[in-house]
Amino acid sequence: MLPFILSALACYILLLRPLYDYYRHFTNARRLNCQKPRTKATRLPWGIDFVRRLAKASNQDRLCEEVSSFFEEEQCNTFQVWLPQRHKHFWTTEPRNVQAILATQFSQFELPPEREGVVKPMFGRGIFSANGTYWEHSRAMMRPQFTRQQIADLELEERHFQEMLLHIRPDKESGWIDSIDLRPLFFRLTIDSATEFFFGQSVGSQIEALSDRPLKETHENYGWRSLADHFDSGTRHLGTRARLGPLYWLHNPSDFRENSHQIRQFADYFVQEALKRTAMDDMLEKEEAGGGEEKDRKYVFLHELIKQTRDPIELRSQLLHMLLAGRDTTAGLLSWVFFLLARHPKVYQRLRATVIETFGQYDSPQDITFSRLKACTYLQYVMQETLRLYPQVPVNGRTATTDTCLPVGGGLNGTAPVYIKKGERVNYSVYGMQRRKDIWGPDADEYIPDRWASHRYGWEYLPFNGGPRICLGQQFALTEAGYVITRLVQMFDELVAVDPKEPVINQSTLTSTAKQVRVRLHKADQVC
Ligand code: HEM
Repeated sequence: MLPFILSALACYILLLRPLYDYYRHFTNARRLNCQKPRTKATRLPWGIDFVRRLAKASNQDRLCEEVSSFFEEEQCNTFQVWLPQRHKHFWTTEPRNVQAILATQFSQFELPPEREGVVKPMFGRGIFSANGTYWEHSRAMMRPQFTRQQIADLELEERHFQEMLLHIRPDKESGWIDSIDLRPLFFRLTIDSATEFFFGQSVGSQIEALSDRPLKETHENYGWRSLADHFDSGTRHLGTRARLGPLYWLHNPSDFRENSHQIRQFADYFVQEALKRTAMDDMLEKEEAGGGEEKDRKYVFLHELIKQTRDPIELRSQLLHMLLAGRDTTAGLLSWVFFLLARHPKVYQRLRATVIETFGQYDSPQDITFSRLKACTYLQYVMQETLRLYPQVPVNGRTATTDTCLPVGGGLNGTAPVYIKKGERVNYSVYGMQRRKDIWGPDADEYIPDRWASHRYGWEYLPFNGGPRICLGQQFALTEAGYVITRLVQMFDELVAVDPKEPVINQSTLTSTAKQVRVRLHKADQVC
């Protein structure tokens, strides 16, 4: 009897089940009028050469360009490729497909399951990697923290901007700085401001990086060292883990473990401090029988979050996810803005004229506020155009949670729907979509902020993602970046690339940034 049952089971698993699945998918696809998209031919079995090309390009900081070249080779905007274990991946630059997976068919797609495993050792479980009800819970908890009032603290920005200026020292006679790489300065500025905003205490990386200053006075009871370096090294390792896909666990070197430990220790310290403070407040409030007045304290994200949960692990993880989502992205935007402005002197001069007219000279700034930055049209165009050419999340993906279809990409001319089976992956290249010549015109690869005067964008422009998982920090990022751009542009009347012919290197870890931003700067005469 047993042999019979075993052979029946084997027959079902090996033959009947695949046949039944094949039939089910075939009829589903026909019912939905789906057709196959182009298939990327691979030379080696299981798409090994395709995966190898991606890995090589990623190691050489050419990932975005390589992905775009796949679309060019196939001469289409959606294709499929067979990968190991007969897994099929779809790639698309179709706005309608991206809109479907992020918005109109939101419930049928989710973040690739491995994302949680990739970031967990360093950041724990939080909004940036969660799916389903835990994501809904996280989003509901975070969203109220992004009101205009809370993200518009420009005093905080000015303090960190001033600390950044300690590294920018023009020659007293000529007013010139002959060569400076702005990129590390922006990365330090954004970790300093983000840690202050989220935890109430900046890691002080600009001061720590000054060779002629004593090490930063750290918090009275806890002295951290090189937190920004741990964060940078850790996110580089996360990039490597992310590129390994489901095999992310293979990359877990000891320095990554140390980076994770240091970052978690930093967060734990401030979470514990905040919990103690809240417990003390509760006690005082009881003693005063509810008659105590609300204390006038500066806004700290962590202190607000405590009103919603007092679980120290959840607080730590959610805050670190915020740091992950918000720090490198904003620094990347600033880096690309100055990389591009240094190669487009006319744009720089026009931006400077606009900034001076709107916000005055560096020494006597007038009313730089959240709403006035937002209303400064040319400044917004400059940022929008930068985000179009160099989005910080250039390639992204979702996994189907059910059998479904994409609206377009199938058939010979790519207009038919495409059938997607549960578990299959759809990757979308925002970088490629935002440079499509049939959408943006023949000058799509050029940096022309003025194109925004006449362009109203839809799903073809997606630097902050869209749908229910749209970036929570969009306004926060644009305010911070807009402020820093304004202050630098007020201060320097000339900005030139050290080597205008230097090739563009788009470095990707978890996010994308210019590998370096080597510029010459001239301090404006009016600035003391
Ligand atoms: C130029 C700066 C920024 C860019 C280009 C950017 C872009 C993005 C993108 C593309 C996503 C979607 C990721 C995905 O679903 O796979 C995202 C999500 C997110 N971003 Fe941003 N971001 C920026 C700054 C920030 C800042 C400053 C914060 C916080 C202060 C932030 C918080 C978040 C959060 C919490 C999510 C997850 C939202 C969710 O899944 O519900 N971002 N961002």
